[in-house]
Amino acid sequence: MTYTVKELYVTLQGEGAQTGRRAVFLRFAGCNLWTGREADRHRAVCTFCDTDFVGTDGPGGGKFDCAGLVAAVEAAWGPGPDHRLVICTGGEPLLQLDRALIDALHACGFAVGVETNGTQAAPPGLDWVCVSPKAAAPLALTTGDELKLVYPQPLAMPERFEGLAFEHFFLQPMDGPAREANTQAAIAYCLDNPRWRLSLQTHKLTGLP
Ligand SMILES: C[S@@+](CC[C@H](N)C(=O)[O-])C[C@H]1O[C@@H](n2cnc3c(N)ncnc32)[C@H](O)[C@@H]1O
Ligand SMILES: Nc1nc2[nH]cc(C(=O)O)c2c(=O)[nH]1
Ligand code: SF4
Ligand SMILES: [Mg+2]
Repeated sequence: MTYTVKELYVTLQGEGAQTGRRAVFLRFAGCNLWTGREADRHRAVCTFCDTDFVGTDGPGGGKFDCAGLVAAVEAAWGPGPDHRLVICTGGEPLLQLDRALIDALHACGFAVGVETNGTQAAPPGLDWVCVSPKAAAPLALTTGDELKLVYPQPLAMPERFEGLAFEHFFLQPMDGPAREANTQAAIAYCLDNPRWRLSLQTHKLTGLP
């Protein structure tokens, strides 16, 4: 299997229940809900994406086989053996992440997390699953560690998801021209509905990648 990677770097997890934790971010290229081209955004299934996931031209990006990708993740993390964490994102990581890569990362001491739109089944062995449903896309993955809903999406309001089998439920204000209003709306929802917690994209506040 050849993995197509947009970028690969160390940062702190900016979102959700693991916010602040050191991690290698492994951003796979490509997504099933948008081509990534601005010209196609208006007709995409997911229209609010904040990420460039096209190609392999980011820092640490490229085409890798399994051993090469694990070596790149290890080199990015550095020598310390403890608390190793790699977060697979994209684009849509579950279009590429497979059991062989998860097993090989585990063998090097990494816990493996994923940020997914939930349209694909997850391979076995993941240590942390964050599902972020998109209004116009059928949800295939209805269990996991955290459900992180970008808010507001009029056709995907929180009530639709709170019965699912997740440990944590987060609202993340939709970034874009209405970010401030969306943040206030998410705060108001969490104040009224204590099942839900606020997830701010803290890397955008601090300038981390
Ligand atoms: C770029 S996506 C990649 C992973 C996967 N495709 C997904 O959608 O979950 C990473 C995270 O950023 C969130 N996200 C994307 N665009 C956003 C925006 N404009 N505002 C807030 N969160 C956003 C996604 O919902 C997801 O939780
Ligand atoms: N620091 C940081 N934390 C993140 N958490 C989820 C991200 C993503 O794009 O999937 C992300 C990201 O892009 N940067
Ligand atoms: S599903 Fe994720 S990567 Fe794909 S367009 Fe939406 S936010 Fe971006
Ligand atoms: Mg991001």
